[in-house]
Amino acid sequence: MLTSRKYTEFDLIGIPLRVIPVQTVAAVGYMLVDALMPAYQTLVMAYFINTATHIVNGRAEYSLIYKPLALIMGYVIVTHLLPSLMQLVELTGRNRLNVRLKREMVLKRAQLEYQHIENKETAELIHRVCGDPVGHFMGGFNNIMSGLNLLIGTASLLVIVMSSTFITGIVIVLVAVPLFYIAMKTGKANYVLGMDAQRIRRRSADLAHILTSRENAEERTLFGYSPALRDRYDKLYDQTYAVEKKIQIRSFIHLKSGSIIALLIGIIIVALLLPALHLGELTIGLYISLVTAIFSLVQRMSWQLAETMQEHARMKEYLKDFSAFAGLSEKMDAAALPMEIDGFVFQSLEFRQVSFRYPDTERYILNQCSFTMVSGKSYAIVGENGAGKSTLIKLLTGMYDNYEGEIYINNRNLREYSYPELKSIIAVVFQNYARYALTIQDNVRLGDILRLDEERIRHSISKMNLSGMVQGLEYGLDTYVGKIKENSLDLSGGQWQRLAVARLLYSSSAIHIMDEPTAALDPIEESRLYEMFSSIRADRFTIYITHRLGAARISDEILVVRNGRIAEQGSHEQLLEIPDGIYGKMFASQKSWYEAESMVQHG
Ligand SMILES: Nc1ncnc2c1ncn2[C@@H]1O[C@H](COP(=O)(O)OP(=O)(O)OP(=O)(O)O)[C@@H](O)[C@H]1O
Repeated sequence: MLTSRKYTEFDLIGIPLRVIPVQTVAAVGYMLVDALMPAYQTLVMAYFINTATHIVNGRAEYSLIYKPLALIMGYVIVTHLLPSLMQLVELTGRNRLNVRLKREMVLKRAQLEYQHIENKETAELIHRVCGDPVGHFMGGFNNIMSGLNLLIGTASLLVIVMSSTFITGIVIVLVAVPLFYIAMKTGKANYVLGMDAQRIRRRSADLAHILTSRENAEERTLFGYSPALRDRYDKLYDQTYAVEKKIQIRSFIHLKSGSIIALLIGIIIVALLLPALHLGELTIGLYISLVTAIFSLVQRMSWQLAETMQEHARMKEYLKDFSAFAGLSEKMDAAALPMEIDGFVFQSLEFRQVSFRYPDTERYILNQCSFTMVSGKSYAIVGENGAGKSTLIKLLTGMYDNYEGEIYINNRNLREYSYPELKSIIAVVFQNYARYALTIQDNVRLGDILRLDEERIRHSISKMNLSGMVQGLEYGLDTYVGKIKENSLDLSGGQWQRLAVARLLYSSSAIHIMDEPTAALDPIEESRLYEMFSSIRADRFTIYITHRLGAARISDEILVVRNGRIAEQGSHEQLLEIPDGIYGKMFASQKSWYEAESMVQHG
């Protein structure tokens, strides 16, 4: 259903028709019946009034009133029963459409190229489009239906007027055209203002989140920033209020002026129809019911047209966004499971003259970057903030492939590896590793989704020194972690990090990468982690990205990233020997920091 193409208003009907055909046909049928109701009511009322007049004048039998009465009853039943019935039908349809649209959109999101997730504009686009797709599609569909309803309702009344007095029909059309134009303009203008209000509202919602969320509670108390932010929040709130007030005043003026125009049109029509009544072209019954129907129709037009046009403008914007979302480039097999590869043994990894800049940016983050890593050794990549360390990993894991130069794993070009292959070869704990609000077991298990091995899960947990914590829990490994569930366990930063590393241990990938794996760990836990990784070095190739040079020190080789390339490479001792070397300086500054710290501690 979700293909890369331009989506138009036709899709607002086409997509529901395909996904929920019964409900869609029922809604169209109901719209037609409802649209013809004013004309039906007019004719039936005319019939009733004329019959009643004849009876009163003694020109007809009493029994003749039953037929028009029955027809009026029919009208009342239909107009009262059908809407409630349709609400039920819409509800079932909405649920099915929701499930289908969400499923398609989740799939699309999973297949997107990684750059769209990181890019601010596309990330916002995704957020806008995926927020409430069914609300937009159903809203758009209903809006088309109510527009058509108004159009058919008006046309059918005009047919009745014109069949008696043609000229009056023409005059009504002429008067309705400018009214339609004004409504269209007001609708669009309101939409633009509404967008402004929405932008401001989003900013104030972000601030409200900072001011109220659980995760910011500690810093909020410590830094005491609430009053300052509250001022900003209040200002934004005032701005939103001002824009919304403007919209309301505008709508009010429009509504009132629309009602006055409607009243004038009504009076004109009454006047225009009088000669026809006088000449006998119109019966008194038809005259009265026509005037009533036209009054209510013009009245309805005066507010509904503007609303319909406003919704239409909103829908067009959404469809533009939706088309852009559907057209976002996908990565082949992005959503595929890791491939089962038997017997892959890591031998070497090589970056050869790799240059890279992020899409739509000018600056090269990696610039002719070359290095080689071989099995049997452990490596640390160090460098200042923003040097490009994490970027190296993004290229290696296939998240970006628009780089220049070549990358080889086991002397095979990275571009020849399929994405599922790479997923199975490389496992990463990212700097901003995920904190899954799932059970402890599931948090670990996600590291190797192809296999469920409880014994290995327990082993990984114990390697990360989490067994003690698990044993003390009522539900053990099945305990939920995070803040979402009422009885779930809220972990500390270090415990979360250890859980993320346990996930990595559980994975059976041959290459393990840890981006700042110890940032949240205490020194004892940190050195224990490195010891543990040294002991499993034989069957796993491990790369650490770290700022803690104490940790880099225990790696066999250290690569120092600067200006987009490897500025120094060698063992800790070799790098310290480089006169005026970058690593040497970094280590010296950290060493003195450690020394200062230990002096303070020892008094
Ligand atoms: N998606 C992106 N789009 C544009 N620029 C980006 C993107 N991601 C990162 N950058 C930029 O690339 C540069 C390198 O970032 P990277 O995360 O690789 O650095 P790092 O060495 O890992 O830094 P740190 O030690 O702070 O984690 C930074 O200047 C960053 O602003």
